[in-house]
Amino acid sequence: MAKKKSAETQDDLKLKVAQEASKLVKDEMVIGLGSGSTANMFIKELGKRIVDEELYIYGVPTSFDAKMLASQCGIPLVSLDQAGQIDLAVDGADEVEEGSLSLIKGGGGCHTMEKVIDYSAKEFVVLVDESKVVASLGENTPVPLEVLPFAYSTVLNTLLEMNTAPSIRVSGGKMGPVITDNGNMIIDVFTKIDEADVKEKELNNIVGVVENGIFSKCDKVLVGNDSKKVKVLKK
Ligand SMILES: O=C(CO)[C@H](O)[C@H](O)COP(=O)(O)O
Repeated sequence: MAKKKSAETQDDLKLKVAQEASKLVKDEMVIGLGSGSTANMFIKELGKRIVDEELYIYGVPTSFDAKMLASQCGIPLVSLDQAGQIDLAVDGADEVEEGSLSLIKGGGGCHTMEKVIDYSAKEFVVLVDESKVVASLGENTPVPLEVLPFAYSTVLNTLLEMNTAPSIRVSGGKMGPVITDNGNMIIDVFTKIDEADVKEKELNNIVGVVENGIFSKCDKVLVGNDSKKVKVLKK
């Protein structure tokens, strides 16, 4: 009797897409380095390629954590203003809508820097395991808003007027709110998302919101699942 194939863990699937994404990197490229556990695996794979193949590339990190890891992995870094054109940005996501390829990001509170870097890249590629792919965005995952601390109460009031139930993100360990790499707070909000680009603009229109975690555009999503080949979603 054929042996039943053992299911791959979520980390196996993340590693599979990270390895596949690292093959997209060519010599002399400037790469946007995403944040989160999946993007971390990509950064490590890229570090190995730099050593093995003597690749000459620069990374532009999307968070303090990405910067620290990339440095440890030997990836030369450059700031966004010095980078010029970013050739390829590779990042994770919390949810991907299968049809539109719109995303929710910001589980790690880094979505503002991620969006600036990911949107400015010539190509923006997203890495997820199959559990993140959904039919309809935002039903199970709240949208994070990065908010100026000074304005948190007015933003909360506006969100309540929009009939949502916002919550200030707190950290597990320390008392008080999570503070982003930019010194701001995060408010998470469940909200109905009919058209991602419309909702993305609507949430950014709230005075005091720096950026929200809806990404209405990306070029390609690599999905890790149990099959040998990584699934590629393109519009
Ligand atoms: O947007 C992000 C951080 O702000 C991450 O990319 C997102 O939360 C996915 O993380 P992970 O790969 O750990 O599941």
